[in-house]
Amino acid sequence: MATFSLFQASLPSLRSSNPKSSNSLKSPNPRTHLFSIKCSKSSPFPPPPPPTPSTAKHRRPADENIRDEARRLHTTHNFSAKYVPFNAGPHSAESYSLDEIVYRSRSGGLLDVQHDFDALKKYDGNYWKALFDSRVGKTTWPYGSGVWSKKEWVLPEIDSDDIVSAFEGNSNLFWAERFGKQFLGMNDLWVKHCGISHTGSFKDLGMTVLVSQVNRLRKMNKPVVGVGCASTGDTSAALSAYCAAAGIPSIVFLPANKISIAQLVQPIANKAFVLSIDTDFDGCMQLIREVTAELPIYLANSLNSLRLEGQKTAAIEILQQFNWEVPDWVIVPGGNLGNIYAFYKGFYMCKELGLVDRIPRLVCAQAANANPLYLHYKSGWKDFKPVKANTTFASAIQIGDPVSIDRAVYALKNSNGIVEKATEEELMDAMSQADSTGMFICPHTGVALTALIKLRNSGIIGPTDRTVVVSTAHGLKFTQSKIDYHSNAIPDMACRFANPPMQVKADFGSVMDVLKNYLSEANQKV
Ligand SMILES: Cc1ncc(COP(=O)(O)O)c(C=O)c1O
Ligand SMILES: N[C@@H](CCOP(=O)(O)O)C(=O)O
Repeated sequence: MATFSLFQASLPSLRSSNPKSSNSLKSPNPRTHLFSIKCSKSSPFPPPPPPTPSTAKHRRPADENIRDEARRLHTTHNFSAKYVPFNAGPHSAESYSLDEIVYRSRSGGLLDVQHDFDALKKYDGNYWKALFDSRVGKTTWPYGSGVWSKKEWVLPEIDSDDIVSAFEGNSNLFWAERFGKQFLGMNDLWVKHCGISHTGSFKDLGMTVLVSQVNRLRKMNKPVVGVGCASTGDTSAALSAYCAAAGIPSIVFLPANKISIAQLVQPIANKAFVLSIDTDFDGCMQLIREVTAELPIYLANSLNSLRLEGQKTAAIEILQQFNWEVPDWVIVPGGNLGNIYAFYKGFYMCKELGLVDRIPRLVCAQAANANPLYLHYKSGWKDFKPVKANTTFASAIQIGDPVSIDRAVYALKNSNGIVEKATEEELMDAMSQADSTGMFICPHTGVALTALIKLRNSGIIGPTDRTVVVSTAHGLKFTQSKIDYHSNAIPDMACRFANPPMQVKADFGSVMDVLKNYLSEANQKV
């Protein structure tokens, strides 16, 4: 039998459920609500859902595009949002307009985008569900986006004309039937494929919001000459794509030789100014913070709370995809730790605004080689200590000093959450097992699946618990890790599920021999 040798030929050497009133969308004036598309400037009403098929408008005029159409159908409402210090008490008076360029509170703490809940609460949960549901899968600008279909809860005051969107979101919630059954004895396991997206990661959800706001600020002649980020590869890809679409200069700081080739080529192709810096992600983050304090470059990392407004829509989307039923568990891989809070906030808003009656338990999963949150959790949330992050196949979460640590702790404490960790072998095995059932996931999703396997094995997650694992990036961005694994080329790793190709001579007899062997072995396994 021929043996496998490292893919050598083909690879480069680079590496109205219970409505307040049934059947009625609670509005001070239901007639205005249902039949009027154009609201007056002073109207207190949010934009109504698009017309039902019977009243559907005709195709827009041939010389009008979808952005023009949105301009013509412009609606007004009185929803608003502002920056406030994160987790400030009810007596804090500090706040900032979203049109200000500010990333930190006066005391140096994190900020949060606070929505006017009193205004949003004028409409009941059924109203919001119907509105959001009515927008799914359409091409109406900007609501065809999974993020902007929740515009009133994201950036309510931005003009649709200023929005920079690739119709991101609305990602597949995949029923992991075979993985759940075969490896975990579970029947209600789901993978939210946030990485099957415009630039191949969940970062698109936040970046459409941030770049749209920058677009608005530039139109207001605010001093923003470009947008910058530090990145482990996905934030930079999303930033450069959205900036390129809007014609805004982007600048990305990348830790040299620490991100995948597929990730590196993304900002290069999108004409970003790419700095490859001889440090790790935490070093790049420190530098971009210093630089954005000096130059009129807008900071695009999740330290900027605008990003999380977009990312939180993935949580709302999960509820929507379950017909507004709440899953028991949601497992999210964590690095800089903005996303775990974004999920919490999305679920929290749905509960607070009456769309659902509870929130799921959250699990944040970290690579054992970069696990400051895990250590903090295990210490009983005593003093937080950043760590020096070691190399991990889950390279996008190789972060030792996460900027959103306080947000993550808050999210986990308020969702009865858990933190888990995955060794390199565990995360690579989990990724390979998932791939063997038809997925093609990234190593970070392998980290989240490892957390699931551990919690399932310990009985904390039950066999019938409805569980969602958040897949954060596309597997195609991380093919080198899969190649190494399936080549059995990783030192000190058994690579138990490796499936190397078989080298075979180009003659009928040899091919028949290996096939017969394979088929008899495969049949024995069935
Ligand atoms: C693919 C991927 N998964 C997970 C994460 C973790 O997200 P967060 O930094 O918001 O914790 C990141 C970025 O850090 C990422 O790029
Ligand atoms: N994984 C991230 C790390 C930076 O996270 P951010 O959410 O703060 O931008 C990346 O892809 O760069």
